[in-house]
Amino acid sequence: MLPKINFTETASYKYLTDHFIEISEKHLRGLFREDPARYEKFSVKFNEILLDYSKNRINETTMALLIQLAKECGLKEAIEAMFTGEIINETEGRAVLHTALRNQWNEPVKVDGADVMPDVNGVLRKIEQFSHSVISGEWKGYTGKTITDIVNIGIGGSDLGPVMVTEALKAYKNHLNLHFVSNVDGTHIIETLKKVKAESTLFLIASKTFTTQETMANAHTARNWFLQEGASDSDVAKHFAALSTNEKAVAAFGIDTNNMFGFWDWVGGRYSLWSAIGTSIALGIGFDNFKALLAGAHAMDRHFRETEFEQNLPVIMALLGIWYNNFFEAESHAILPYDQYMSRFAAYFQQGDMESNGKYVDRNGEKVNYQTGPIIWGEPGTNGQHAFYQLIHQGTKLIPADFIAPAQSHNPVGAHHSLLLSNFFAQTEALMNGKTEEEVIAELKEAGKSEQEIEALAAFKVFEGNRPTNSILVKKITPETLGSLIAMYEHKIFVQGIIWNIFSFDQWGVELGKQLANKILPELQTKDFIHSHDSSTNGLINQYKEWR
Ligand SMILES: O=P(O)(O)OC[C@H]1O[C@H](O)[C@H](O)[C@@H](O)[C@@H]1O
Repeated sequence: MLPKINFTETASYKYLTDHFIEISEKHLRGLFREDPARYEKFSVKFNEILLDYSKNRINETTMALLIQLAKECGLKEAIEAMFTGEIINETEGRAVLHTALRNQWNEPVKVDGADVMPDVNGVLRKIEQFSHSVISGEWKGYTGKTITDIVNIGIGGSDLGPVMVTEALKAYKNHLNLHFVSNVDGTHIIETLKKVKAESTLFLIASKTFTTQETMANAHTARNWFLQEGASDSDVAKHFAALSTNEKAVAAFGIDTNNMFGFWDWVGGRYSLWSAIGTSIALGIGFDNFKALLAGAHAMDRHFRETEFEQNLPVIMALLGIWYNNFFEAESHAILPYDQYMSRFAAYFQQGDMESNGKYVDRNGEKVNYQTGPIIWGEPGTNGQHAFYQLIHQGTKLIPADFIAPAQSHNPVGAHHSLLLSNFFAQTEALMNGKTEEEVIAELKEAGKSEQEIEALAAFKVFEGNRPTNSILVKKITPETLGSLIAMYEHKIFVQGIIWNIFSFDQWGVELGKQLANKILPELQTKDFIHSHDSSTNGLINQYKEWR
């Protein structure tokens, strides 16, 4: 059982409330001036990942109090409860063990007294054999051709992880073309099918439950297309595999259960890329690289479980998030990778974070009286700079941001990487320091502007600064480093959920929309105008019926 403490009633929270008043009046520029050792104090290295959090609105007291808060909320015990397979997802009665999927040391992990590692390793071996066989060309399609294209059909956690990882590790890609179909909008599957040939395509139907409406609709359309292209029912086994926990539904769909890669109810959808859901990753970049991704995540798991909070990357990031969310009242958090391959990283953690911590009921079943999960968003730099950074620099909202960049590029062409990284360093410096009125006036004078022009322009050109950022500099985006980075964010989410006293591993909030869509679907299949809803929903449905 997890502790059920209201963190706003702890002693450290009260100290933090007073301390906040003191810190909120300080400028980062001043904090750096006062303490030249800030970087040494507020940066941590883990393998080839450096987290510099010195450009945050904190001092040593802030960190000490935040760590005290984590302790008062029972974080240490909660971490052990997760790693040792306790039923911490209480509303679904499940353990939370994505860490077992990458447990490369193989120490036993027990759920209800039984070690899950033999099953985990069994599925990994099956993925290894399958991916070798498809990549090497040993696996043949129904006309005897080798496989050239993989189409992963899944949504949410059965899509976003493999999409993000295969994009982030594109530099490791082999000859197989990967396609991902998620949206139930027919456009997604139709446009994908235009690019592939039935005889050389392998479909992976990725769904934990194997009941998700979007995925089932796309899977049926794919199978119908496959048969229309000239294949027969007996050929399906060579071209369809399932990644799921639901063997019965897989068999009912007509997929040979020999082609099923299983996982378990203790793997949350948004934490499942490490499981059989990662089969498309193993196919696209090879099993050894998939294994290296797991090893990187495992290394971060050990760091998270074993390191003092003061030096613990996920804990530090989580506590800083709480500082802005609950004291500075920041509503969102930006993730800004300076790496084109990481273009889906923020989208991935939109699900990871917002589906986990977007909750207003605490672990006691009471409505919370404080803010929980932030809005996560972001795009790769430098694109973001030319789009929304204006608001981060001069808007009225405080937007804490994580800047992520690799020191080494996979594509070191000309001066590109220096150009990219100069922006990475410049932006966090600019956000921190800003530009004072005196600096603006001096600049305008130097540019030869008149007193009048200076008077008219100066106010618009001032940057307040004092905008907090984390800089995450990694040596290179390798499978290991990416695995560690993803696990770092996963554990950050966990820590925040513990402190906010919410259940981070259920997602009841996605059910209502699904239920109503199921009710509306039959209403769309008749010609009659409907009156069963409110006037807005009726009006929209009836207009749709008129126009379709
Ligand atoms: O893998 P599936 O069972 O098809 O589920 C796919 C997705 O469905 C829902 O939207 C859940 O909220 C997600 O967490 C899940 O990843």
